[in-house]
Amino acid sequence: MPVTTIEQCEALILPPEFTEIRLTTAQGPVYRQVSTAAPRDAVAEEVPVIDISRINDDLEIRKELAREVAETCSRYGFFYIRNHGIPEDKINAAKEQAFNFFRQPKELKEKVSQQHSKYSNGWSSLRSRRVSPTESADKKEGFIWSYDPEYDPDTKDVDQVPAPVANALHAEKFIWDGTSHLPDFRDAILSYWQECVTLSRKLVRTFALALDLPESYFDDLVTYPGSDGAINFYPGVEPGSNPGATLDVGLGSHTDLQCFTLLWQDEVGGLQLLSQSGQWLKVPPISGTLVVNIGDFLMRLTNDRFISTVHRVYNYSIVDRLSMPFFFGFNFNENVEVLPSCIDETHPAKYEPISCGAWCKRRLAMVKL
Ligand SMILES: O=C(O)CCC(=O)C(=O)O
Ligand SMILES: [Fe+2]
Repeated sequence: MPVTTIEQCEALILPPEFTEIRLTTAQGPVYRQVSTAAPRDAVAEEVPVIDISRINDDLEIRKELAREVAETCSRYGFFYIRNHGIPEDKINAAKEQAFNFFRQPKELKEKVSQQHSKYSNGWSSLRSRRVSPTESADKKEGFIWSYDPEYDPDTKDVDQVPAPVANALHAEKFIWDGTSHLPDFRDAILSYWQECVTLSRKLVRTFALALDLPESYFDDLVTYPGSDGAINFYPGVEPGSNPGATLDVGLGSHTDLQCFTLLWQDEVGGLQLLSQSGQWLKVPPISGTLVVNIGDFLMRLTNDRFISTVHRVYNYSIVDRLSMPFFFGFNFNENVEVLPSCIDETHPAKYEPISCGAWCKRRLAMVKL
């Protein structure tokens, strides 16, 4: 066919505009072709805003909400939730304390370094981690903590935690002891975290409906749920510098591990998701919302019906960026098989049963390879 348009000429003379990235997954490395074009904004059909005030409404209305969730989860598994019920003042208090923590001298943060942890709880310093092996080290500081029944908003007698549950817990106290010089840090951070646990226990019921299961289907699996909280600090670029091709990634391309993530992000922006065709789409902050995205464990349980989408963060701004993700999963000790509503004669289960704890362990072991 003769070349007649500028686009066709360019297609012949320009180098391919795709590059390959390697992702770490629990199943081993996965390779994806990604566009080198500048990311564009995601449109509402791709990452919708869903009003979840209906979560407390009648069953028929809850089912309608679940249908909207199901639809978006089989596309990108990324959506915003509005009217999520977490009070603004709790978010602001946690945000303020997070900044207080990160803006301390290094020596103080080192007291709670991840290097003292058995399970990656605590502080990770700038560029100490590289989530994506084919991208730069992460230009990010983080602080992460695990589910602890002592702080469960659904009060628990910590002496009565069943042994199989207790053996699978990853909570460590040194991160709170080592931050006790910041008087309001622990309370503000955990109070936000408790809101996330409560909201997730409600949302998991919407997910059950969305998967054509009884609403209470997952209730017994979230009594001591995987509930890792984190705060992420992405320093801004130097004023006057050219944030060009050499800009370090804030958090390299990855998928989340557990069932779903609730992400609060400040107004700076920088989150991007990878579309099926390999384009980066910006997921900009929308005031009053949280971002929800599906993780690998839920994708597996749904026989790949709900999608765990690759995402990354770049902070192109001169302003520091803060985000607070919360990673929700099932009780770490509980073996879970592919959901009955996601299999039939022509679509048998693709995966063996596994517990959320074993799944996370498998993935973390891959990082060290
Ligand atoms: O900071 C963000 O916006 C995203 C964080 C994230 O993807 C993660 O911590 O897994
Ligand atoms: Fe993530």
